[in-house]
Amino acid sequence: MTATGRRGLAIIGGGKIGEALLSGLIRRGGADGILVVERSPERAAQLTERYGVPAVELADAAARARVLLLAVKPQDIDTLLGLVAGHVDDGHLVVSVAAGVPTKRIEAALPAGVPVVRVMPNTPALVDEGMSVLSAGAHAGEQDLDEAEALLAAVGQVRRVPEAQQDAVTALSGSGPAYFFYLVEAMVDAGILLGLPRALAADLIVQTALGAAVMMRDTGEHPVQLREAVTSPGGTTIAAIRELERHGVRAALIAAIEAAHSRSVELGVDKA
Ligand SMILES: NC(=O)C1=CN([C@@H]2O[C@H](COP(=O)(O)OP(=O)(O)OC[C@H]3O[C@@H](n4cnc5c(N)ncnc54)[C@H](O)[C@@H]3O)[C@@H](O)[C@H]2O)C=CC1
Ligand SMILES: O=C(O)[C@@H]1CCC=N1
Repeated sequence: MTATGRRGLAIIGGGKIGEALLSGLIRRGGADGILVVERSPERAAQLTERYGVPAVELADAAARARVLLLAVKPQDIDTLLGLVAGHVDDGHLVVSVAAGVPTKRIEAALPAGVPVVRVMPNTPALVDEGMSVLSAGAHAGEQDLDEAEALLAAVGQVRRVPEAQQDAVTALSGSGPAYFFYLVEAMVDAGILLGLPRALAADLIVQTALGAAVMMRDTGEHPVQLREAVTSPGGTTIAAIRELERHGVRAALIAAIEAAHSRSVELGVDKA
């Protein structure tokens, strides 16, 4: 098939993030024009059954789709690029969500001139509340960025940054949902310790997290102001905050995010 006959999107790697993006895109626009390439036949069958998308071979996907979205682990990206290189040309747009992997490493594995956009999405795309951050590679123009942005805007918010900031983005919004889930888990455990039924504790904390998130998004107030409004003099909240400070929770979060950043940089290093 010629470049002009291609349309739509092939998601290559139907794992956690591949499925989050797939499900959101299908909810918005239907399955038409979306293909999946998945190494595991069981997983491929599961995605076809759940979403009605055809699971196809890599060569078929490259022949039919204009956008190839690479969603395999950074450790598998070089193998995938080796398989895909012979089927790609500059009529494609290659979008990679692999943490840490620089566009120049992808470009070097593909024929000259193929546009590459690096994206860091996150799993809340599953509920249309994703945060996706885009950077252009050397051959990607404004139109390519617009095309990638239109795709990801269907499942949440989109920002553009210089690629040098992508490892920090990965540590913040890419991994970020996990930090919030971890905190919620810990708070639900506290409810159990205090004798509440688990389901009730979970309801209280999840709704509180949602309410706090919407306030941060919609009130225009700084998190410090919002926290101060909860913290009554001589009250319960300040007793809790003192313990958070005593246990170094702020420093722990900063160190954790710094570690995620270092790991993203490490994943980007070409071991070949
Ligand atoms: N899980 C997350 O929240 C996020 C993940 N990412 C990035 O997305 C990528 C995938 O991550 P996950 O979905 O968590 O991993 P995963 O392990 O759940 O999914 C990867 C999928 O790729 C498939 N695969 C591997 N090689 C393949 C090949 N050659 N052809 C076709 N399919 C192949 C595997 O069978 C697997 O289903 C990673 O590079 C990660 O850094 C980015 C943002 C968020
Ligand atoms: O944990 C990871 O490596 C991937 C990248 C960002 C979120 N999950």
